[in-house]
Amino acid sequence: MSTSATQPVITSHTNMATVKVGTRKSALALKQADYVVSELSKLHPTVNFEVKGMHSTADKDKVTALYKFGGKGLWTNELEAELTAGDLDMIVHSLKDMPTSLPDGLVLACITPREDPRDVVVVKKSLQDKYKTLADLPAGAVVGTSSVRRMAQIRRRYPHLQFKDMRGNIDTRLRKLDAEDSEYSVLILAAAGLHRMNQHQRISQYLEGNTEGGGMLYAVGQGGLGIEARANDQKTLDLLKQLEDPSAMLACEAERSVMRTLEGGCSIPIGVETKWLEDNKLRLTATVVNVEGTEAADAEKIEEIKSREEAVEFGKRVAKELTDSGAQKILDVINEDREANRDKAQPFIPA
Ligand SMILES: NCc1[nH]cc(CCC(=O)O)c1CC(=O)O
Repeated sequence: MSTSATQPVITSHTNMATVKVGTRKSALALKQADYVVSELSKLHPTVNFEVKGMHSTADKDKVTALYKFGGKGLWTNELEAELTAGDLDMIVHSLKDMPTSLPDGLVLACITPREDPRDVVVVKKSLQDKYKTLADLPAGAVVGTSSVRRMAQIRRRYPHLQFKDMRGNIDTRLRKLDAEDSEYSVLILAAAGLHRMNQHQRISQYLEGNTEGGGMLYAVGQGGLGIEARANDQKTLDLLKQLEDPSAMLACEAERSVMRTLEGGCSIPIGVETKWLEDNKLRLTATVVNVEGTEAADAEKIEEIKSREEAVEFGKRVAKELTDSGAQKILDVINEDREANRDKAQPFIPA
């Protein structure tokens, strides 16, 4: 076909080479990247996007307990090296797996609309008629989770339950739960992952701040997607700008600020819950619990939040309230344990 005068005007993005989108190689990560690419393609129909899945440190080592890696960059290091080198143009992350401080030259360019941020209970298939909620479980029932945040918060409210590490992708975890000889009664997972993987029907209880017993708060950024790009790559930053969800961004920036201020990685037991009230007021509830579930610090604040800067300052004030009510002591103990285990990659055996 020959070119004619009636062809659309070529915009600057039309000249862009293929935009390379990196992500982890799990089914969930690839699904999330596909979602981002399909939304970006609607906004920028002439741009060509290509998804590249990569295995992360945590994907390769499924033995070492997550919290013993020290948290920082666990899911993101190798992808970030490629982004910095220009082999990728953006990375789609589960926001909760993104460290709160990024390497020099990289930025959190966009937070997309957030999925349900809550944790949920999934009951082993053969026990579904017997148990629906955590309160239904008998003493000694085994809860599968490898998240110290989930374990600590549940221990605090349900001290009669037992915990056992559970790693792997969502499908693997569900398979291990349901296996005839499995010792698990339930799993705790993020609603977001199950929703995205079309496994809604497995959810038997949503956990939140006012769940019976209270205080079941989610991970910072849970349910959100964070897109990382190079700070000096204005073209990509412009592409991403239209995809941002301002209310999700402000809530998540406030949550991330609490975590950053407490200097915790993604694997320390900070739970949060954010809710938008009337008149741009954001309520942020946060908790830090020790691994045994015997000590906790709680905080809650409501403030009017209209900008990223205000969200960050708000998060710092909530962190201060946590520290004032005993969070630092709890975090110090966890950090000492991590220090002591720095060179020992050992399986996680819950106390
Ligand atoms: N830690 C692993 C992880 N990272 C992101 C999700 C999915 C939930 C989300 O997008 O926040 C999960 C699984 C889970 O916690 O159940």
